[in-house]
Amino acid sequence: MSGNGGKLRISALQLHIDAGEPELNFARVRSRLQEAAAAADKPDVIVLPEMWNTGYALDRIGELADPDGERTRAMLSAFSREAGVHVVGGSIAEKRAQEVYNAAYAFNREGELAGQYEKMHLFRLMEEEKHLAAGSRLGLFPLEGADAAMMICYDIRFPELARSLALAGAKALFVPAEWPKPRLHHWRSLLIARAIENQMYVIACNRTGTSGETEFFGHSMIVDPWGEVLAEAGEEETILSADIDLALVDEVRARIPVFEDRRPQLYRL
Ligand SMILES: NC(=O)CCC(=O)C(=O)O
Repeated sequence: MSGNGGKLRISALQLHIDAGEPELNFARVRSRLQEAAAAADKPDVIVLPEMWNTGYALDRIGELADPDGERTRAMLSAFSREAGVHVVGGSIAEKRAQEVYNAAYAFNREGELAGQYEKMHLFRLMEEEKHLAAGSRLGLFPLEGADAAMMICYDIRFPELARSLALAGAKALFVPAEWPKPRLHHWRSLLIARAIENQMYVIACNRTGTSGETEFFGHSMIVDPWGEVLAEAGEEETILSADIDLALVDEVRARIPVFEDRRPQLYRL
């Protein structure tokens, strides 16, 4: 556990994203990262939304995606080292060989790549499966001496994935997203459910604004292991912050010993 006993200030950058405009998006993200790091109550961890470099410009994603994520990684690594903060860098469109992935990176305070993840479940309503390749590894990473994990947007509909991450030790789950209207009820309920059933923190950073006909509602959320919503944004661009304490995860798991009471031999998965 960290020197401060697992207490961390989290800031989620709820942003607009310009579809198909990586230059605009890089400039916006760079400036919001600086703004968040300069806050009087400086965060320990900054979180970005899903596919923030390109948005869902999927018809041109092969030409727009960041080759091997090099530009994004260089920018996030330099920022996290200079600011001395952890960055869960949302996700970006990353071109790797002939494929494009919806890829997330976590950087530690030293600017080192602490973890990476490629979205495992592709969302057909937004035609991801036609343009993107699916990932196949878990997004675990170390965070101040504890384990944390990433999943991306639609992944929250798959309780098996969140449970796998919790069983692997994750105490905080970070969820970059581009979750559009009208499914606010699903978004809120699923995030809270993942927190309650896995007795972990869930930190979700959604985009805001519009892209063509699609409207995004924001409502980024920070939920504690009891399922209490510590902070929730509205629909506007904002920096949403809350303090978390990873020691609470152990307390909740000791109070209601869900992980000891599981009967996996009886489940048909
Ligand atoms: N970008 C996404 O994965 C969106 C997922 C979504 O909207 C859903 O309802 O699930």
